[in-house]
Amino acid sequence: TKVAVLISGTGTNLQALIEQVKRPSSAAEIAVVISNRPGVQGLKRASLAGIQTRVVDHKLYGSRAEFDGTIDRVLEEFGVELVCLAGFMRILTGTFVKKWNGKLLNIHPSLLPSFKGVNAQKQALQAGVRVAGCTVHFVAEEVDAGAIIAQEAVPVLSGDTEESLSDRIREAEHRAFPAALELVAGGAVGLGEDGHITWNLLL
Ligand SMILES: Nc1nc2ccc(CNc3ccc(C(=O)NCCCC(=O)O)cc3)cc2c(=O)[nH]1
Repeated sequence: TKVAVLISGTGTNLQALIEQVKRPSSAAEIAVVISNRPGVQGLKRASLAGIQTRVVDHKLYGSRAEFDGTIDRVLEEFGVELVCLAGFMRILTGTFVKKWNGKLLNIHPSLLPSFKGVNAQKQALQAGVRVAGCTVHFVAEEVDAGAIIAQEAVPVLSGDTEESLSDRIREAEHRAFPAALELVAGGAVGLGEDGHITWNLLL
């Protein structure tokens, strides 16, 4: 399965996906890495791994629709079948999400539906929860509300700061995202017509 990874920065989750698809058992290959910002470290990670990269700089587009349309053209150019958002920080339009419905995966640093939006780890600390974690979900038009594919929990430890908790959650992300990608790329998990997760238990 041909996969595109969309990034905006360092791409630590991209690195985890690069390592995963290298394994002989993987059902996926990364055809292209697309960044909405030039010169970010994630682009260097992709190049080092021999993966083609494209920059689609959102600042150069007059509208979200034109920006998303260019992303869509790059995905079609590379024959992409699945898209992973790995720290991609632009909200995607409904038109784009509808076209790629069931083929768009995102990793979020909380146990959704808790703590949606930005600074989820800080929200968890401020809420005083004792368990935090990450969620891989299909992207829906409503932000951080898509059907859940995989989650991994981590403990919140006494003395945790936003940084120490974020580091612990990030380690979980690097396990959960590759695992979720394999489930979807291998056809074990899909998005049903009703917007719920479907499992192909015969696999
Ligand atoms: N429609 C749809 N698109 C998304 C795009 C990215 C992400 C990744 N997680 C994200 C969640 C939130 C944001 C956010 O609020 N950023 C500040 C505003 C940036 C902007 O103006 O674009 C970005 C990415 C998730 C979604 C999603 O759940 N649904």
